Amino acid sequence: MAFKSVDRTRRLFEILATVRRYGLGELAGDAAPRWLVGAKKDHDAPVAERLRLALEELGPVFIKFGQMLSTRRDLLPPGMAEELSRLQDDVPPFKGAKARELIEAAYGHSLDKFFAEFDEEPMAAASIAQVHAARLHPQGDEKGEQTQGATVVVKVLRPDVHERVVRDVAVMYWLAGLAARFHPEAERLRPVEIVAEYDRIISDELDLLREGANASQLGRNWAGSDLIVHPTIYFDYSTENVLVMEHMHGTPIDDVETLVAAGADFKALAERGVEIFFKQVFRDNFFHADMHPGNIQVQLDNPQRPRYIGLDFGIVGSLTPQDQRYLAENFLAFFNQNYRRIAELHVESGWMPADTSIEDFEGAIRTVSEPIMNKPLAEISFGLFLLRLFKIARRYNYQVQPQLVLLQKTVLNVEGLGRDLYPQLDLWATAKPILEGWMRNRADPRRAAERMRNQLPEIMDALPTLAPKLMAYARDGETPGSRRLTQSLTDIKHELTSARRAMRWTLVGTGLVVASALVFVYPPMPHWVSIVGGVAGLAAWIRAWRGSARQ
Ligand SMILES: Nc1ncnc2c1ncn2[C@@H]1O[C@H](COP(=O)(O)OP(=O)(O)OP(=O)(O)O)[C@@H](O)[C@H]1O
Repeated sequence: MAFKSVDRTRRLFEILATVRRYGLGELAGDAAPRWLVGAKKDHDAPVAERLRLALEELGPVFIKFGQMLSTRRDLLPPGMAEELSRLQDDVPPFKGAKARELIEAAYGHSLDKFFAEFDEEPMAAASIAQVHAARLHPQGDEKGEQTQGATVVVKVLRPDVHERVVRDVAVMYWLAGLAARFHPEAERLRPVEIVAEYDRIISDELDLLREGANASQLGRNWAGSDLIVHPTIYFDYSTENVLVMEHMHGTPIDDVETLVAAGADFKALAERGVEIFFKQVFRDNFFHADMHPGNIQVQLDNPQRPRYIGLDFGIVGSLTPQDQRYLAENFLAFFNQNYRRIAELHVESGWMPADTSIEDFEGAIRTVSEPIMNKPLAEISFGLFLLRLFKIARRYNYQVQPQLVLLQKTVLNVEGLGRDLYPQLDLWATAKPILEGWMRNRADPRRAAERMRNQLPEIMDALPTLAPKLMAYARDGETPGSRRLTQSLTDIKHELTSARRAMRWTLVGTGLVVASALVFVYPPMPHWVSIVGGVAGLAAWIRAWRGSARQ
């Protein structure tokens, strides 16, 4: 424990020293003294570039953080996102012997027990993990004959990566906490939330079994498709630190030369990419959210119908049914340039407060959408539309859920990849039938019945407690709770009426007694008048007393 805090404190000093060396004080506003964080005056390069260099120097956890930040254009000053997207994680590989040692520690057995061959030279090395080629032992087939073992890749987490992530993220939380208290723009930037989002993403990436499960889910969703294939996961050989999967053989999507030489149809390639993405989001509600070129390969057996290979399943997304509908309706309304519909949708569905001015909101949406729509089809960007829509929605107090932000970033990536392949790509032509099909499906009574059927177990569970309530309601037109409330209100009403009546009789009685006493003392009137008055006053008092005693 003590060791951990010494380690974190040392890391904090390292970070502060780097921040100071690159003169990043200006990013802290007035939140930190210049002597601590360094000033701009000693540097010629723009602050965005100095930030990128500092993050690269701080290592993989900070590099990945910067890469994530680069997709938050809504938070960053102009030019910063471009600079951060240049962040490179050129992490040197670790030794093959070390990988062997880590795998054996994870299995608790010698590596040879599981693999017939293991290539100690890594195929690829990244910030979190390293990938090695291997071959499993031959399995006997049904006739008992030995076949060659399957070729696989083994992904191994870097040594100490857990500890490094935990340490660096702890320091990030600490710095974000300070920024949240003292940075002049803390409310807009929400530093602690940004770190929390990163923490979620990177923690997920540290569990390779989770990645394996994502891959097998995607494999199932796309079984038999000629659009995309996914590697089979060997769960019996996989642990949290080691993932073993089928070795896929394809051409990296950014190896344009090979794609051209093989005669790949680039239009089909781009359109199929968009189709896969929209089907993942709307048909399956399970999308690959780390779509960078390194994770995408292509099989060119039929170059006119190129088939994708999906790799690296550390980051996936899925939306709530409400967010899914939000997205579909907004895309459709955006492409029909029906900005009023977008504004109405936000209020009708409760995403925005009911008192939001539809006219104002519609105007704001028009302002951000028209410049995007006024471009040739090949330049219209869904991702940019979403980015800007979320920005104004936040201004109107709509809390955009992190999964929607993840989706918006993925849309930008998919569009970018598609247009790199085929610049005239008309995204809408591919997306529209998928969206419309999805909307039709939702409205289909058979689908509604199916959704009901899926919810049947929960309904059946709730039925025993729900049934008596419903029957009471049907019988009395009210629930037991509301009946109790109605009864109490009626009682209170009675009590108030009786109290008012008693008060009236008390006043009358008092008036009569006082008047009788006066008549008795100043006798222009005969005594019998004051005696009658006194008796009447007493009678009124008795009446008031009996009325209040009855309650
Ligand atoms: N099943 C596979 N078959 C063939 N090659 C693979 C397979 N899995 C991974 N690779 C190769 O290894 C590289 C790194 O794998 P992966 O992207 O999963 O690692 P990573 O640590 O998440 O990397 P990054 O953080 O850069 O995305 C891939 O770009 C690909 O070239």
